[in-house]
Amino acid sequence: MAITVERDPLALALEPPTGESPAELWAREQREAQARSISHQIDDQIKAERDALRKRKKPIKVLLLGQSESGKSTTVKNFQLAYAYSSFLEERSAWRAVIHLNLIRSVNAILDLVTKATAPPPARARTPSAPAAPPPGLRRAASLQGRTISPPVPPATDLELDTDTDADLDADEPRDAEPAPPLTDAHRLLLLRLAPLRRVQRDLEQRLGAGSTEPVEQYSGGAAPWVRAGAGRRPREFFVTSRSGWRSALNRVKTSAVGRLSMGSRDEARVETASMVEEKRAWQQTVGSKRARPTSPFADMLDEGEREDGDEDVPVVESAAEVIASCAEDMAALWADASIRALLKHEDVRLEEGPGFFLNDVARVAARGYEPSDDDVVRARLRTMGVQEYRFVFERGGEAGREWLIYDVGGARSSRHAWFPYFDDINAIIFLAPISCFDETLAEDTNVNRLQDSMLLWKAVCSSKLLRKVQLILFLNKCDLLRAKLARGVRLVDYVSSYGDRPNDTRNAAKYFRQQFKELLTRHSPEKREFYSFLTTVVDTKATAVTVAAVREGIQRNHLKEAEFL
Ligand SMILES: Nc1nc2c(ncn2[C@@H]2O[C@H](COP(=O)(O)OP(=O)(O)OP(=O)(O)O)[C@@H](O)[C@H]2O)c(=O)[nH]1
Ligand SMILES: [Mg+2]
Repeated sequence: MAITVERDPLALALEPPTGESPAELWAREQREAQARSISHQIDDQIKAERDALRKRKKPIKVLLLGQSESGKSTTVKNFQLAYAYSSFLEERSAWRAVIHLNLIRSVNAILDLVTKATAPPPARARTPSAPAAPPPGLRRAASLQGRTISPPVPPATDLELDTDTDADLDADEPRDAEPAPPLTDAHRLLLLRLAPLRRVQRDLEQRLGAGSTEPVEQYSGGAAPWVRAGAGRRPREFFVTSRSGWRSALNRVKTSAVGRLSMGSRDEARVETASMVEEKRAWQQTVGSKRARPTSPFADMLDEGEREDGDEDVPVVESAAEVIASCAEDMAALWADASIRALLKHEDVRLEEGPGFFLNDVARVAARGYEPSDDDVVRARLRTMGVQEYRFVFERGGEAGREWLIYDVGGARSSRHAWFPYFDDINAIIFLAPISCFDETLAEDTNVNRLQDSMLLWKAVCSSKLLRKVQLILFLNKCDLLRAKLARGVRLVDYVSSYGDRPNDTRNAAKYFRQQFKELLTRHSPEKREFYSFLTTVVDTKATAVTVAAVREGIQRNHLKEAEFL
């Protein structure tokens, strides 16, 4: 019996009809080609939607950049206040030690001046000033770790920033010719009574780690170490300025190999040009490609496992608080004393314009049982070491559930090498430029004008090919200090000659700075991009809440737009 093999029904169905005329064949092929094209279109659309969804679900990553003391960490605190208040509250008490340290550093800075002023003339000639206790408010020259009181401030030149060279030093400004105010035995007595605060300062600095002191060493690297010109120099991997930060700093070095810089990982749609690759290669040759592990601002303080003397740490903070409380009245007397104020004026020291100034609140801050307020925490100064990551999940609004990662970096020149690996995968940069600092120099390089450093840094960020798609948002910060400075007669034109004969007021100065930063962005961005800028005083939490909300919305909108575009 013959076996019949049934034919595949699918093949049968797809078989061209028998007896098809050439015209029918042509029409059928047309139909099939059209169907295939529609099918591909649908596939592409599904893929695009999937990509867009993935992109929408990806956390939004924001990098805060700017020189040291520009207000980056203070901006993060504003984000926390607005969107993560419970985590802000969790940390609030821990800031007490930082605030105490900020307070007594101001006091010790005054004591240094009094010691100098009351020393017998021959000793004064040798100026054996106390080694520690850098007065954080000697503002004519940024933060004053280990610096002379009135160093010459290089001008910001004409803000002609085509080269990364340091400005020439001006001749020192003439010091107030008036004699120093007389100090009496009562002041010497205050010196004696407040002497225990020196020890407390050392203990707290040791306890809080490297971030609690400002850089003492001079650093001669450029403004933006990732730029090719700087690639030949080898920046230090980590810098430790405190006496006790070694162990935790070494541990951080050990654990820093997290998150490799991967080419093209930001998103597939982005093409890496030769110069971008070169930008990365220059960087990798210089410092390697590793991201430092993001840490908490209290990494030194809270990481008990890393410390040999962990058990003693709480008593150190508590006994410091006790000594501070017992010195409260004398500190208040010192700060209220007319001769002391006159001495500060004579020495051109403005503690109140410096970071972490709490002397006006001494009675409250030094009292037993003191608990920091939100504002205290915002004004407290703790230098950022390495890179700190903050996670926010927004609960309200159309973007509820969206995760944000905000990276806060250390801004000193010696820390900037840690920034670059974060350039690879971010949506926006908030760049902080303190515009009150046109007459100050960097703590880490007293030959460099702070305004000029900010502009060089901004220019480098704007020029980066890797960052060409990243949304840049500029905060022209410390407007309150700019206002105070101009109001007391400091003339902007003396430091920025291109300011010319414009009125020496905040409105015109801010407008001028905005224009200069905008020009740098327009001139140096690899692609056309919008200029977003805000005039800010980030210690003013009420005003900053409005700015932060606008920034959040802007970044979100941009992110969604990009997702749609995909
Ligand atoms: N008066 C005033 N002080 C400000 C302003 N912004 C920041 N500060 C203070 O300046 C100090 C430095 O601010 P931070 O936020 O720590 O600066 P940073 O940019 O994080 O500095 P690094 O961590 O060293 O890179 C803090 O004591 C702040 O309270 C401002 O707009 N006005
Ligand atoms: Mg910081």
